[in-house]
Amino acid sequence: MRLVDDPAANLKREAGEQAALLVEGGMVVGLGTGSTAAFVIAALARRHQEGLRFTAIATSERSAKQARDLGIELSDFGHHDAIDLTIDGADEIERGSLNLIKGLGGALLREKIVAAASRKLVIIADERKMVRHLGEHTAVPVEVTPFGWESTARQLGVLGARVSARHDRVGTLFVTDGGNMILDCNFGVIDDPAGLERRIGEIVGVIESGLFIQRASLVLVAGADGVARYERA
Ligand SMILES: O=C[C@H](O)[C@H](O)[C@H](O)COP(=O)(O)O
Repeated sequence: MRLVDDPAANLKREAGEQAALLVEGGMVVGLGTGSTAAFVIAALARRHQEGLRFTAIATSERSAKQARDLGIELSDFGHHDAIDLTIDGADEIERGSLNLIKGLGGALLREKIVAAASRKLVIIADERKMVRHLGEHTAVPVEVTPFGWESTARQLGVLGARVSARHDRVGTLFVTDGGNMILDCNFGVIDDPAGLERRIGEIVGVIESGLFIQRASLVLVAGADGVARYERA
């Protein structure tokens, strides 16, 4: 997305730049995906140019390319057991619990693998992403294997979702970095996100859902009055 098209770009930049200050020399850093995470990568590249040395693991080919082009050294799980700090965006953040919906950019599987391996997950967003209950505005993206996806979609429907297969801009089925598909599952307001994550995960053909339950350690939300911090108890 071009910056001029994004009315929240300045807020995203502010949150991203604050989060980038949390990175310390020698850390293994998880790089998120999306328009907000892109500001973190840009800010980290500037810190790298100023002499900060760290290693990064990216959550998508897109973020890996941005980081590589800006001179950030990339690594992988073959070389590191754990990640010290991951900074990523989100599509919805539930007030209080800090549970998340992620994956509108299609990177949810790698993002969840990286989040699960991270000692600390910092989520950055503009204030429009904060909701009282997950599902208020956003469908839950679910990554599924292409084989038999119609059957997997029907099972997701049985859980109560209106399911639509994601397409890209030219109208062909969206393909993730892992070669899978995304089914966007609209459940409306979600009363029990942890239970729903579990039930979705039990369906054969599902690889991962974009529900991130009890994973965020810290959320930085940029609004008109500055950047607010929310820490998970
Ligand atoms: O798959 C994409 C990711 O989960 C993004 O972090 C999420 O969609 C937020 O993206 P953006 O910062 O562009 O709103």
